[in-house]
Formats: sequence, C-alpha cells, structure tokens
Amino acid sequence: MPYVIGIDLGTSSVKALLVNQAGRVVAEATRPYPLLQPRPGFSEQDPEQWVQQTISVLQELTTHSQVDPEEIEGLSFSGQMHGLVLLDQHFQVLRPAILWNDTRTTEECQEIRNKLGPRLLDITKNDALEGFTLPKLLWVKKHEPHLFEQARFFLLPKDYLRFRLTGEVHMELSDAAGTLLLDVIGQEWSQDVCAAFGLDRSFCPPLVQSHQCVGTLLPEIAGQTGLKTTTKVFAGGADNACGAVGAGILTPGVTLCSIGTSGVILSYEDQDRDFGGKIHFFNHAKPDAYYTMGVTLAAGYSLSWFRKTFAHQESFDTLLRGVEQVPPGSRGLVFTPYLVGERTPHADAVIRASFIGIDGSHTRQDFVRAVLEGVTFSLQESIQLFRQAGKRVHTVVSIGGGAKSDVWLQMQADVFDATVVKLNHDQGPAFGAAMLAAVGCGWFSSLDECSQQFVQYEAQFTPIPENVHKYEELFKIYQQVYAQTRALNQALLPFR
Ligand SMILES: Nc1ncnc2c1ncn2[C@@H]1O[C@H](COP(=O)(O)OP(=O)(O)O)[C@@H](O)[C@H]1O
Ligand SMILES: O=C(CO)[C@@H](O)[C@H](O)COP(=O)(O)O
Repeated sequence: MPYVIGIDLGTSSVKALLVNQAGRVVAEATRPYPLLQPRPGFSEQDPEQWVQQTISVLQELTTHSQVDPEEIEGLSFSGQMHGLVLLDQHFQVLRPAILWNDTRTTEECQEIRNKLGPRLLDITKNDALEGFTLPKLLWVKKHEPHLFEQARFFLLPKDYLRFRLTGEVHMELSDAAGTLLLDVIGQEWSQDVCAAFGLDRSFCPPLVQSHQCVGTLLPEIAGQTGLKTTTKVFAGGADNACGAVGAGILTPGVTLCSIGTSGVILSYEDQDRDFGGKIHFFNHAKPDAYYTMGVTLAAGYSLSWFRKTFAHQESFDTLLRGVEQVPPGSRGLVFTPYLVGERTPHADAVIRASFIGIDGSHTRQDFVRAVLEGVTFSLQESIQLFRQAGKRVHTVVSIGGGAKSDVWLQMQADVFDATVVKLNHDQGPAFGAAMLAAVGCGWFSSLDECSQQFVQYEAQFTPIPENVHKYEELFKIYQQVYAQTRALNQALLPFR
C-alpha cells in the first residue's frame, strides 16, 4: 500500500506522521528543540536543529514502521509561521531564526504603519504586528547592518527545512501571507511594500502553492533518512492552514481551536473580508481560499512554562492529574497568559501575565487549573470577536498538544459554549501536511475529497450548562485584568 509523510515543524518540536492511503496514521515520531530567549521579548531558534531533528524523526519512521521506503510516495510540511531565516548568497544562515513569538519589533511595526497607512491593510489584509516577518527584517537592517548587508533572501521555517531536504528554494503562499510582504488577494509579492522598505524583489523567493511538487529528496538526505531520492516533496503550508486542512476545515461553518505553543481560533473564508486588522486574514492551503484567525501567544506555552518552572521532571499528564476535582474558577484564582506579551485582542508587547486572587489555601492543582482556564478565556476573546463579526460558533474542532487532555477539551466546550470535537489522532497540522502530500501524489482530486476519506472525529464534548454560566461570570472578571495590569507592566518594564 502507498504511504505519505506529514512533517510539522512546531515551536516545541518536530513531529512526523506516516499515513497510509486509507488515511490511517501507521507510525509517528517527535523530537524537541529548545527555544532561545537571550533577552526578555526575544525568541529564537537554531535552524540547523530543525534540520537535524527532522532527519532524526524521518529515520525513526523508516526504521520502526516496517514499511518499504519505496512505498512512501511523497512528503510535505506544516510549519510555525512568520519566523525569519536570513540567508547569504551561498545559502548560509546568517543568524538564529527570529520567531513568531518574538516581540522586539514594536518600533518597526509603527514605522510600517506610518509609511504605508491604509495601504497596509488593503494590500496585506493585516495590521503590522511584532510577530510578522517584515518588522523582523527591518529590525535586523537597523540593529545588525553588517549581517543585513550580506543577506540575499529570506525564508520561513518550513520553507528553509524544505530547501535543506531538496536543494530547491521557494516560499509557499499560505506562509508568505504572514510576512506582510504579500498581496494576499492578488497572491503575489507586493511591489509597493517591497519598494517602501527598500527591499529588492529578489529578496522574496519564488512563490508556490501548498500541494505543488517542488522536487525530490537530495541523495545525502535520502541516505540519512532511509527514504528514496524518488520521494516527491510537496510545498506544504503554514501550521494553522495545515491544522485547518487536517481538521477538515475546508468550507465555512466549523471553527478550529489549536493549542500548540500558541493558541489559535480559526475560521474558513471563501472570499475577501474586512476585519479592519483586528484578526488575522491569510491565504488557506486550499487554493483560492482564506481563513481568519485570532492568536494567543502563550497558550500551550503557559502550561509548559508552569511545568518547567514548578514541576520540571513531570509529564503533562501527571501535572494535570486532579485538576478535574478543582471547581470552575480555580477557587477564586485567575491567570492571564501574557507571558511573552499578547496578540489578540490586545496587540501589546509590554503586557505580562498575572495570577490574581492567590490565597494561602490554594494548591498546585488550583494553579494548574487557573492556567488552563486563563488560556481558554484568552481564546474565548477571539471567539467573541468572531461572534461579534456575525459568525456562528457552534462546533469547534480542537487540535494541538492541548487536545490531549479531556479536562481541557471539556473546559473549552464550557467556556466557548459550543460543542468541541477532537480528531481520532492528536497531530492536526502534521496530518494536514500528509493530506497535502496525498493530494499532490494524485490520490485525490482535491483536499475536500481527501478530507472525506481521511478526517475522522473521535470524541465530542458538549457544554455543561452550570459551568457555562459560571464561566460567563468569570470571563467578565478575566477581561478586566488586562486593563488593570497594563500600566503596572509599563512601569515594570525597566526592571525586566
Ligand atoms: N498531555 C497533555 N495534556 C495537556 N496539554 C498538553 C499535553 N501534552 C502537551 N500539551 C500541551 O501542548 C503543547 C505542545 O503542543 P504542540 O502542538 O506539540 O506545539 P507546537 O506545535 O508549538 O510544537 C505543550 O506546550 C503543552 O502545553
Ligand atoms: O504566529 C502564529 C500564527 O500567526 C503561531 O500560531 C505560529 O504559527 C506557531 O504555531 P505553534 O508552534 O504554536 O503551532
């Protein structure tokens, strides 16, 4: 039977899935890599680690799965968005990648808004936010001119990984949408934006569609991974676009909640819509389609930060043990997840997280539940924006590491007041990447057709009316914390 591989280059780890023609996951492998935080607000990774850990997960898939590598027809990618990988004329990486959750670029964002005015929204469909790629380019130009002088072009994380596996340089459309250099509706690099910031068009790599075949594996990569030089490589998509594909979000109606390092609420759009930059608007991995999205910067990261800081050797399952016994509201403890600043609905690089209401009787379980609740409230702020824009949010497909916990899934149903469903596997974006490879290989004529066979839901969580009511009250309290801690965090900034 033929197989495909989906690779998700996440922020905490790379995951790879081996998927058969019936859409079943027959093997999976994961390898972590560290987040480098040299200064508060800085967030970087070493692209070489992405490459080496990907080779390692592919090796594991071919070694442990018993599948003949000849039968693995193709592979594709999903990747953390917006990260800047700067390359010189010899394709050498010039500095560590600056990631999506890095907030050093507030000044550059203002410069972009000032220079482009309303054209920014017309062309790119988005506001200038610290996480996006263009502000990062301008930051390097200003603060590291000696490096910028050597730069010939830039790539995004999974596009760099694909380049290292194939030797071919491209950027894929759904990810290019998050650079602030793309004309999102025209689906081409914006000459206007490039010119406004003195960037030569050759700085932006050739654009490709998600399901497009861009080459095959380099001989040394085939040798190291156990795959074949004939394995076809398809472009792939932004992790949230791939998460939507993997969750079957290919028509309007159903909403996506993804809790990875970030947290995302996403909704399919079949045409251009104007949200005034309040939520992101990007190209989907499905041709000529789009999606809207609100982002919590530290969603799963809030839980992993808590674990690293207060329960270092424990698994997430152990950490979460007993939280179902804690009542909604964590006995009067509220957490806001602003560990690295925030995006939606408060685009604010200075705000930081709080626990409000700590009582001498609170236990660790209360704190853990408060973290889960705070992250979920933050996602509810995006759901509220969607509902205010006239969208009906009645069913939410939940994916990402956070969907591994049934307690968290039930909490999502109660806070969102919507039915929450989970997939029959726990790897949404990697599965979406595998679907792109399946369509690219010609197994299906479209992603919609592939989705009918591949996407299956396993469990459903319905809102518990009593909890919905409690969370409505608690959400009002949660929402006050941002405004009430803003000035305090401004004052604390010099001490960070
Ligand atoms: N068993 C679990 N229960 C609840 N949350 C979990 C569990 N395992 C992982 N997570 C959460 O998922 C996050 C990682 O999700 P993942 O989708 O792998 O992220 P990324 O794609 O950014 O690397 C962790 O930071 C953690 O908060
Ligand atoms: O910045 C965004 C979306 O705009 C993030 O969603 C990144 O794409 C990272 O994703 P995860 O690693 O959390 O899946």
